[in-house]
Amino acid sequence: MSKKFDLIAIGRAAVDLNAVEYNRPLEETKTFAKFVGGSPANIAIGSAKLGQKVGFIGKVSDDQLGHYVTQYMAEVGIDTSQMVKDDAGHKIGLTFTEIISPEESDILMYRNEAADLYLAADEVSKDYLDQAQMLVISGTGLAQSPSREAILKALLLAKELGVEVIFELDYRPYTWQNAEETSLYYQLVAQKADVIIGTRDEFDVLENHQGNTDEQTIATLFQYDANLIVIKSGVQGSNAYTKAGDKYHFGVFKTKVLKSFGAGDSFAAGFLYAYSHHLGIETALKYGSAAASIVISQLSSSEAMPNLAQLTEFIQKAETQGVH
Ligand SMILES: Nc1ncnc2c1ncn2[C@@H]1O[C@H](COP(=O)(O)OP(=O)(O)O)[C@@H](O)[C@H]1O
Ligand SMILES: O=C(O)C[C@@H](O)[C@H](O)C(=O)COP(=O)(O)O
Repeated sequence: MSKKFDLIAIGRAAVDLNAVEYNRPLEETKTFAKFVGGSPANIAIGSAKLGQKVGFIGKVSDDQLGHYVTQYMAEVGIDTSQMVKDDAGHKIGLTFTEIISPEESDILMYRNEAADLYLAADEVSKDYLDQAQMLVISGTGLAQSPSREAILKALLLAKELGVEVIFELDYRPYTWQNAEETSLYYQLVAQKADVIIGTRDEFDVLENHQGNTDEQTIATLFQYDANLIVIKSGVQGSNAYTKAGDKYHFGVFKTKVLKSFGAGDSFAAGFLYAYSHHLGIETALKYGSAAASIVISQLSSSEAMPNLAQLTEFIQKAETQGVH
């Protein structure tokens, strides 16, 4: 029976302030454009734009920026009924971006006491999660309590309810205390997740070890609940591994890169669209790569997310021209 939501994402919804002036360091950037940001919010927005039915569980500031984020997410079709306003004055997270060159872009996050980290376990509803096909957990929400407990509660409820758990590693160093703690919580969730998506570097963080091959990583993680593991390697593309032993690879769609951030979130949205519509793993990697290619050629990570027609047209055109 089809559920109300194809996916519910949990974690941070925040604000990106993206440098409008390119090819210069942040010190010399004067003008910024405001967009909704936060990895799980970006994935939710990308998914909604592709036509998925999406819900979001999170906490935002009770001020103009919090209202802006909630309103934007509602406008793209996301159910925002479980986006709680922080009543203790915590402010929404901010991310400034710096575009030094297409090869070199960076982000600077302001996340001290960010509202999303104050989502509490009693703000996660079992009835709400029961309406989802998939739960998308982003790793950064595990960095601090009470958001950590809220996400662990959502994870346990999803397991109990038979909701498929997607773990997007989304590692951001800023709010974590040390490597041991990060690895511990990442492993805890990875052992229960059905699908794990991350970059090679993020899997190194999960393992608290550098230098493992993908084969070593999947051999360990497939001992637990995961059926599918996706390991992304930037311009080298992405690999997907199944518990049954299949391996899939997809390269990238070459594009005029404006900035590199936004690639991961758009990849996740494209991948999950194809995955949840049973289009096959190879197509899921292709949709992820195409969405990433579209987003990294534009300024934002959220507004730039393609709709389904744009995504499929992009793929068709790229395949006709042989640019991947
Ligand atoms: N320079 C690029 N050109 C085209 N596609 C890219 C490029 N960099 C990344 N991608 C696509 O985005 C995906 C995610 O990028 P990656 O950098 O690995 O993740 P993250 O943004 O999470 O660090 C890649 O698997 C690839 O499909
Ligand atoms: O996740 C954040 O809080 C910042 C994002 O909104 C920002 O756009 C970004 O860094 C996205 O990068 P990605 O995870 O590589 O897609």
